[in-house]
Amino acid sequence: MASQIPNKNSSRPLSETFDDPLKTLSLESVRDNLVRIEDSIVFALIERSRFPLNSQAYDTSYLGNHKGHGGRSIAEFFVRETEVFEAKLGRYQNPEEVPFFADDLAFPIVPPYNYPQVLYPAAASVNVSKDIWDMYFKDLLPLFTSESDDGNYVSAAAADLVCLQALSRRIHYGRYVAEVKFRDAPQDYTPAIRAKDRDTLMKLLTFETVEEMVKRRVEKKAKVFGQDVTLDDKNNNTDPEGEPKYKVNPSVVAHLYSKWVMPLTKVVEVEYLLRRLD
Ligand SMILES: O=C(O)C(=O)C[C@]1(C(=O)O)C=C[C@@H](O)C=C1
Repeated sequence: MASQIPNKNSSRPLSETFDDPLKTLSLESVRDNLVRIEDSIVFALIERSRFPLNSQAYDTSYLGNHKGHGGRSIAEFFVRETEVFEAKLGRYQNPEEVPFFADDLAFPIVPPYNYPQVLYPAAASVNVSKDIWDMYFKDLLPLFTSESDDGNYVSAAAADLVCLQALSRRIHYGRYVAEVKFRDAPQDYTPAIRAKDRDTLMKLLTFETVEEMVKRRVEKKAKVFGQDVTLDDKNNNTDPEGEPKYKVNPSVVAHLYSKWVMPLTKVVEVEYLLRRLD
């Protein structure tokens, strides 16, 4: 097999790099990965926007109270069953993947893959899945879907799962960002970790100019990826002002990032750092 050449500009996820992860891990490489996951998030939102809200998919009484799924919505049932199945095939062997329902997971039937162990073990379990779940269904979904019903509940739930997995991957990647920041400047972080000083940790790891850039970039991605593409320039799908119509409102994507994605990533970073010296 050809040897892998370290490439600091690579945007491959860390778990797919075969180089010594401790050597190739840098703030630049983890940020590259965050940029790549933006594409997945924007495309996932666009796919989900093909369907209206379909609120029956989230109604916990819709499935009735049959054995095994009483009290669960179609969406929750779909996510739980998919996670069980994907766990069997090894998805959660990858430390970058965090399930929403860890209690129910089946043991993998596949041989273990030797994923690089980058995270500090005592901190690796930081998990904000419940916050992501609540934010997605209560706050985000109504912002980019129309409030109607076309009966495509399973298709909508399948699209929800793709959104949730991309958001979870992005937000929990904060553990890797925090690990890099700690390794780059342990002298800065250690006193605040020992003092359990969340506010100072939050200040240390925050880069407002980077956040502003991220917000502008995801808004632009929503514009670029979310336009109808036609060969006839005169026949573009535009609103009365001549502005292109986007599949997902770009300002909703910017809002998603500034209100939820980046704040939750920072919570993950702080919680990770607090356990980093355990
Ligand atoms: O790039 C970083 O340094 C991060 O910690 C990631 C991130 C983000 O979520 O995009 C979070 C905090 C920083 O203020 C800037 C950006």
